[in-house]
Order: sequence, then structure tokens, then C-alpha cells
Amino acid sequence: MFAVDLVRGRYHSSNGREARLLEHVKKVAEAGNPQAVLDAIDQYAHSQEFFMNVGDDKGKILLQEMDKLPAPPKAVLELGTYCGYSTILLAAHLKDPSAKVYTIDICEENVEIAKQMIAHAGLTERVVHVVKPLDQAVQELRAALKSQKADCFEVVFIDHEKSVYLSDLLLLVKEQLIKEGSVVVADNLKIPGAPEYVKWMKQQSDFSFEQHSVCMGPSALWLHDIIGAIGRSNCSPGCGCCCC
Ligand SMILES: C[S@@+](CC[C@H](N)C(=O)[O-])C[C@H]1O[C@@H](n2cnc3c(N)ncnc32)[C@H](O)[C@@H]1O
Ligand SMILES: [Mg+2]
Repeated sequence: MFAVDLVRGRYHSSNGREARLLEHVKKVAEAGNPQAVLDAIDQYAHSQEFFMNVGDDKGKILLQEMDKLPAPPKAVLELGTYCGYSTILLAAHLKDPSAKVYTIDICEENVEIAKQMIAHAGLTERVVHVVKPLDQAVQELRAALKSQKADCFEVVFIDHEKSVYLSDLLLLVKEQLIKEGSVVVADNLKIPGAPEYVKWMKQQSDFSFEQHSVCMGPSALWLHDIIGAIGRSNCSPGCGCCCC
């Protein structure tokens, strides 16, 4: 059971499952080995309790999209840290030695678990946590990009509160935190779904948009999902579209 604050969309279980997951990972996964940590999380999530992690199947799609960029990204933005699964996936995949994953979550309990998970994977230096909603983090993110000599976030993974997928994407566009060539991957477009986001993406000529339907297990009813929304920003500076 999740304790969900419907106003702010904070998700943390009321039965301690995230802490149990961390305990399991520390017990079975070799420290400093990101893949061992991800495997331990997947194994526990498949056999013991349900978690909101993106998981291995959809995780592969996320990494494939990252690999399609013309150069390895310097700055990756994640909306929705939870226990750190996708943060570890993304951070372990960074090729540029100075690159970082900036991960946003508004639930401090989740971030505390994620920090320990990421530390166990040996990736603390690769990850910056931001514990506030995106609209309050814009200046901080802009400063972070500047200090890293990055022009924008080349990869964005959206996986937080579905009702703010579109407004947060529009904020990233307006604040020029994403630009031409950035790739935006959004999870859970079918379940629980983000219809406004999908509708908007489909209407944009300055984003190319594709959806990946993924069936993740025997319980197709609730596991069949779309990570979809591989939105690529196509505009060129000054062209007058929504990104400029
Ligand atoms: C589905 S989980 C993220 C899963 C994670 N990306 C993974 O695959 O391992 C969603 C997370 O978004 C956080 N969240 C909810 N609303 C948010 C918001 N407005 N801004 C940032 N994070 C939010 C929740 O606290 C929760 O930890
Ligand atoms: Mg998700």
C-alpha cells in the first residue's frame, strides 16, 4: 500500500517496503557494482514486492535512446528518483567522465533510500539529488549546467507524478533546459497514463515522437505499459517554435 499525498504526489509506502529493498540489496549485491545492484532490485521486485522502478525491459529502451545521441551526454535529468533504480541505470551508462545525472524527487524518505542505493552501487559522485519540484529547481539546474559547461540536458527521463508530465515538460522547454537534439523519455504513458502529455507530443512538429509498447510479465493487465514518448526536439534556434 502506498501513502499517496494526492496534492503533491509523494509516493512512499506505509509498510516499509523501500527499506526492505535496500536491506536486500546491501545483503546480496556486491558493493561498487551497479549491475549487481540493479539485478538485486529486479530479482526482489519480481519475486517479493511491487515497486515503481522502471525495470530491466523498459530500462533497456531508455539506454538505447541515450546511445542514439550523436555524442555521450554531459547532463541527464531525471524527474522521479524513488529508490534510485533508474538513476543507477542512467549514471552507470554515462560515458563522459564529467557527466552527471541530476535527479529530482519531492519525497525525502525516497531520496534517503536512493542515496544509500546509489552509494552501494558506487555512483555517488555521478549523481546530484534535487529535493524540490522542478519549478523551484530551475535556477539550481541552470547553474549546474553552467558549471558543467553543458548547454542543456541532452537526456530527460520523466517518471514522476503523471499529472505534471506535461507542465514540467513545458517548463523545461520554456526555460531552455532542453534544446534541439535533446531526447525526452517518459514512462507509464498507458498505466496510469498521461493523456495530455501524449496528446501534446503528438501535435508538435518540433518534437518527433514514438511510442514503445512493452509487455513486462505474465500479468499483462497492469504490467503492459508504454515507456513511449521518445520526444526528440527538432527545432533550430530562432525558428519561432515552442522551443525557441
Ligand atoms: C515512479 S517513481 C520513480 C521511479 C524511478 N524513476 C525508477 O524507475 O526507479 C515516482 C517518484 O516521483 C516522485 N514524485 C512525485 N511527484 C513528484 C513531483 N512533482 N516532482 C518530483 N518528484 C515527484 C515520487 O516521490 C516518487 O519517488
Ligand atoms: Mg515509471
